[in-house]
Amino acid sequence: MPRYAQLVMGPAGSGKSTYCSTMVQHCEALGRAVQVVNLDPAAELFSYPVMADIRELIEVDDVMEDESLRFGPNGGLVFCMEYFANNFNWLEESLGHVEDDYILFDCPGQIELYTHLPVMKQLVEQLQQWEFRVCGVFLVDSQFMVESFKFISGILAALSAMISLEIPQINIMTKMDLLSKKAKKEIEKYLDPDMYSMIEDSTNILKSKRFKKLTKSICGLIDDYGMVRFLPFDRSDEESINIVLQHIDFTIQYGEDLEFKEPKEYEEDKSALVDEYFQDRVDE
Ligand SMILES: Nc1nc2c(ncn2[C@@H]2O[C@H](COP(=O)(O)OP(=O)(O)OP(=O)(O)O)[C@@H](O)[C@H]2O)c(=O)[nH]1
Ligand SMILES: [Mg+2]
Repeated sequence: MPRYAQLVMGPAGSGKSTYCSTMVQHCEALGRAVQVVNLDPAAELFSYPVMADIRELIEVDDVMEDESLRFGPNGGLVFCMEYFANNFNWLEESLGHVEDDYILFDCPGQIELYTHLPVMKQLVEQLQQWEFRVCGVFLVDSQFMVESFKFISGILAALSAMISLEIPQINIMTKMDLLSKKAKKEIEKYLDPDMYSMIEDSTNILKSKRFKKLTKSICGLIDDYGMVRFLPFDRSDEESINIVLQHIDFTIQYGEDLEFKEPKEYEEDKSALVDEYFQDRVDE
C-alpha cells in the first residue's frame, strides 16, 4: 500500500506553515487524517500538532552557539539539513510504518535547498524508498506577484525546485485573501501565464537591449516548459483549499478507489473550478 506525502516548499515567509495548519484543519473537517512533520530546524512556533519535529534531532541555535562551528543563521541551517540527511533513520523511526498515511512536510524557506543543495533530493529518494508518493507543493506569496518582473523570478524559483527534485509539483499562490478585488483580477493572468505577453510587459520597462534579450530568452524558456501554472490559495475560502487538495490528491493518486481519469479531461475540469473561484469573487 502506498503512503502519501506533500513536500511543502517555498521562499521564507511564503506561508508554508500556515498552509500546513490550514490543510490539517480542512482535512479534519473532511474526516481525513493528515499529519505534519516540521523540517525547519529554526522554527519557533507553529499552529499545528506535529507528529515529528526536526528540532528533536538538531536545532539551528545549538549549531550557531557551538564554538567550533561558528555558523550564522543560513550556514547553520545548511549544516542542520546536512546532518538531517545523514540521519534519516531518525525520520524513519518518527514516521513508523503506517500504510496509507498522508504526511505534510513543512520545509525551511532557504531557497538554496531547492536549487543546488542535494538534501531535498535525498529526502525525496528516501521517502520514495519508504513507499511514499511525493508531491512537491511550491508556495509563492501573491503579494509579490502582481508585477511581471517579480512574477518571472517567482516562476524561476518554482521551476528550479521542479527540475532539481524531479517529482510532480503543484505551484500555489498564497495569501489571496490579502489582495484587493482589483489586484485579484490583475493576478488572474499570472495563474496560467502567457509568457509571450509577459515579455511585452516586462521588456517595455527595460532600457538595455541586452537585458531585453535576456528577459525574452528566460520567458521563452519558461514557456517551453509549459508546466508552470499557479493555483490560488485563500485560507479563508474552503473552496479554494479544496481545489488545491484535489489537484494534489490527483497528482499522487490518493485513495485506493480513485478512478483513473484522463489527465486532459481533469485539467479542463480543474480549470473550470479555478474559473468558478474567480467568478464567485467577482459576484461577491
Ligand atoms: N492573511 C494571510 N496571512 C498569511 C497567509 N499565509 C501566511 N500568512 C502570514 O504570513 C506570515 C508568514 O507565514 P508562515 O506560514 O509562517 O510562512 P512560512 O513560509 O512558514 O515562513 P518561514 O517558515 O519563516 O519560511 C505569518 O504572519 C502568517 O500569518 C494567508 O494565506 N493569508
Ligand atoms: Mg514556517
